[in-house]
Amino acid sequence: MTAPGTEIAQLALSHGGMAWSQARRSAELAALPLDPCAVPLRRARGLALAEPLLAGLALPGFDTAAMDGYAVCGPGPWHVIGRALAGCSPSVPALGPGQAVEIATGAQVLPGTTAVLPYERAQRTGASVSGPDEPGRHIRRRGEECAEGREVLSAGTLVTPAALGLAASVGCDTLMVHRRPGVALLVTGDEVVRHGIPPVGRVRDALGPLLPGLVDWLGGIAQPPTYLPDGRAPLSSALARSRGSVDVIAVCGASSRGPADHLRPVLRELGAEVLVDGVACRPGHPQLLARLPGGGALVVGLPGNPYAALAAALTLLAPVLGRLSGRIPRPPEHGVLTAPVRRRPHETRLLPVTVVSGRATPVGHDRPGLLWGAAAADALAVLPPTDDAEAGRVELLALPR
Ligand SMILES: Nc1nc2c(c(=O)[nH]1)N[C@H]1C(S)=C(S)[C@@H](COP(=O)(O)OP(=O)(O)OC[C@H]3O[C@@H](n4cnc5c(N)ncnc54)[C@H](O)[C@@H]3O)O[C@H]1N2
Ligand code: MOO
Repeated sequence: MTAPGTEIAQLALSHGGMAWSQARRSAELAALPLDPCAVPLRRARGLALAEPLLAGLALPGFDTAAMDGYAVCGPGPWHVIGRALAGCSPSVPALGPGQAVEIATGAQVLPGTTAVLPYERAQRTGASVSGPDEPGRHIRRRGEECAEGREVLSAGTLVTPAALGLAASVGCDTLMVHRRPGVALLVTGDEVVRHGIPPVGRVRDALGPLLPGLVDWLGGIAQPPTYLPDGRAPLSSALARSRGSVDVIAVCGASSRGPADHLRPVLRELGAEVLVDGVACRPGHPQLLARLPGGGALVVGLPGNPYAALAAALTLLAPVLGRLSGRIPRPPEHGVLTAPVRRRPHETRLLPVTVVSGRATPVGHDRPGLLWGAAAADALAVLPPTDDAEAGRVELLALPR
């Protein structure tokens, strides 16, 4: 595992911020997976396994019937001597040649059973049953699907509902997982209004509603947003307050170079190490990543413009939270743009697209202050810098549904 910071130092800064792909890599390297802890299955969904999941028992755990019908011994016809139901002791201990019991799917097959004959293929007359003789048919043998001790999921796998069911099937009550990184959300700006129609000169907060769900989807757990007026002192004390209680602090707004944009000066005052100072992408170029002193929390600076903030969160916050929460990074997804799109000569463009069968169609409405396009999109297409308008294959960043 690379120590945080070592490779970052080798990553070059380009004019107008770090290249987009380097910025993502830097964000990934800035974090290490949080310590493992054991949690009960009911609380493990959405967390990443900190160690491989091993089968605590063979599957199936005993020789069992795969169909409802008759457990038979040898060639027919057979004399029906009893019943075997799932979870119950059978009414006879074993089968001898020419004998059968009625059996339910999931019941343990008796010693001597050579096949299970489904009802649909059986002819029953009184206590006699006949049908095809198919040795081994419809018996699931102990361990044939999974041997005891076998690794069924690797470390880093996201615990999905199916993974929880699998864990229970192999006898687990708790899982070793990485805890979710805690994220403080600091929403800055005197102009930001939290309810209703804002008066002229003010703007309705879009990021307080957007970020908790995004953080959850990215593997973190967000604290309720804290709203801060513009000014160095409120931001500085909010960062100082949050640093001990969370792993990541996302600051919304104040990321640019204006008179009310205090994030960079405050981080300097606090002695933070700036790891990414602007990214060569549109929207979202003023974003930043820093580490508070003393191995403290990571700070992700998101632009105030809401679509720019979303694009920045997928650029820097996503890899940070993915790494802290111990998730295995997924290989990038790709799609083919349905029409040529104008690119930018020195900056990666992040464009909202709908994706159908791998075909990516721009949805428009993608100005930095507007979330309309992103809200209608399935993904953001990543368009690397070039002078031309191009169609073709592009990387896609999925958006949370
Ligand atoms: N001289 C320069 N000015 C700006 C540059 C630049 O490079 N040089 N970059 C522009 C870009 S690009 C962006 S993005 C913004 C980033 O600004 P800040 O992060 O400092 O954010 P603010 O100035 O506070 O706000 C920008 C914009 O977004 C609105 N806003 C802020 N917070 C929210 C919120 N929670 N919900 C909805 N809307 C919000 C705010 O009212 C502004 O309209 O800087 C450019 N300027
Ligand atoms: O790049 Mo800004 O982040 O476009 O709005």
